[in-house]
Amino acid sequence: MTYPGMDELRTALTGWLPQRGWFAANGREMRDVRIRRATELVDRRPAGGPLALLLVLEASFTDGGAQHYQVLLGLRRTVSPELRRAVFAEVGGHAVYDALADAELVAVLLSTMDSGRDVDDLEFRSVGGIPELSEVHVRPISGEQSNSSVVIDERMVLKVFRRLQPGVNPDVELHRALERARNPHVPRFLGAVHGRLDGPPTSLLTLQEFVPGTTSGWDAALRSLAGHLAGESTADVAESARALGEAVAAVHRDLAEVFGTSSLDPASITCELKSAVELAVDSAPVLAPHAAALQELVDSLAVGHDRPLAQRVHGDLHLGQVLRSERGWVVLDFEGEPDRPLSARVRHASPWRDVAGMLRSYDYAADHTTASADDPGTTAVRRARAWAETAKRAFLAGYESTSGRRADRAVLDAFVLGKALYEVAYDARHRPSWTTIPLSGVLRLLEARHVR
Ligand SMILES: Nc1ncnc2c1ncn2[C@@H]1O[C@H](COP(=O)(O)OP(=O)(O)O)[C@@H](O)[C@H]1O
Ligand SMILES: O=P(O)(O)O[C@H]1O[C@H](CO)[C@@H](O[C@H]2O[C@H](CO)[C@@H](O)[C@H](O)[C@H]2O)[C@H](O)[C@H]1O
Repeated sequence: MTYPGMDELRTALTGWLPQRGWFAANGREMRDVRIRRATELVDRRPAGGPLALLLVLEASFTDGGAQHYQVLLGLRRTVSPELRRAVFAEVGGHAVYDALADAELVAVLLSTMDSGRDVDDLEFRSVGGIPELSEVHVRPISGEQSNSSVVIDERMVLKVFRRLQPGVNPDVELHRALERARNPHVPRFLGAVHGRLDGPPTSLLTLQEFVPGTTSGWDAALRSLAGHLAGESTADVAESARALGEAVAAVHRDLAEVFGTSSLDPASITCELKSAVELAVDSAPVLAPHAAALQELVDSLAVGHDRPLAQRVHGDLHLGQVLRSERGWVVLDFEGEPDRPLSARVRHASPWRDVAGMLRSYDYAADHTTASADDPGTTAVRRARAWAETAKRAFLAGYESTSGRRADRAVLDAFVLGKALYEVAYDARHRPSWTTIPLSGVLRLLEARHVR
């Protein structure tokens, strides 16, 4: 390797890593950071030109566990004032920064993908060729994402998977399959990069079409809610939620066709719910007085003897994962719930899990909008609840009509409760001030049980 100061670099990364928004070990005490692999990506650089390094870091924790993270670095002797903002260390006479900030290095990644070359054991591949660009312009996609994405020339999105688990990421696997099926509800899939981590090919980067002029389902929901609280009708959300239900059903149809279907052991749903109760109660002690009632609720939801249908699903469907565009709804990010192990995320699951994710998301949006209202009897809260009920009904109707499947109420209720419990644990870990939002959802489900 021609870059200097690996030890110095490791030290700099040890301080930098835990401050990243995508670092998924908040609250755990880090023991050490090791560089597990380092690949130089620019092979014929002019003297003094930039270097790009793809690193896999292993963060180990005092509790004995470890996690792997991908870091793409740029190194330059001199940096432009713009790039200077991204610099977080000076090592061996080089400024070190996140390579995604450097358009020249992003262009190198694209051309390597386009060439279909291997660099060491990294496989750079594209599907159908990458659009030619005269000048690469890169802007980051901001937000609280688990990975890092940049928009390239308003035409493509390059995503760097941050936390790595050995294996092909379902975001790549499912997106590629939906592309082959010509599904209209996903952005065009343009390519991916895989490397080896403890054996199997492991997804590192993915490239897709940038869908222009979109509004996220979450932003659209908040806007619609604001309008409804100000007195507008719920006709807009009914129409758009129905179309979203139809789109999700079309995605499920193609996934079932490509990956096949199987059936679920109904006991596994109950078992998963019981663990979700425990995890939620551990994460949010305010739930402790309700633990017994929640376990009772789980038992009462005990799903019948039929073996529910299972197939590959999105796995973490919510309003933040869908975009409203000129060509209708587009579904993103097939990675599944980021905190679950990859082995669990690639298993067949009930399609009603995705449906439940979206039903919860309409409730989540309504509760978010009225989070500061203490009294559930206020007009705002009542209107927000009515909005959520309209949206959920329309979404379910759209899903059922396109899929030709009818919801089994017990199965659906079980997944809705499971998702709300998951959200309590997720928010407690990642954004504690939001935990009250899913908590009110869980408490409402408990209350509904009592009045039935
Ligand atoms: N192909 C795309 N076209 C337009 N916007 C996109 C596209 N892909 C991602 N985005 C935007 O980036 C955000 C994050 O993308 P996502 O795939 O959900 O990342 P993460 O895995 O980090 O959660 C999305 O919510 C959306 O606003
Ligand atoms: O988008 P990610 O894959 O990172 O999903 C995780 O984070 C989401 C929050 O960003 C979280 O979603 C929850 O909050 C959303 C509003 O911010 C809401 O639309 C969802 O319904 C709610 O579940 C998601 O659960 C988590 O896995």
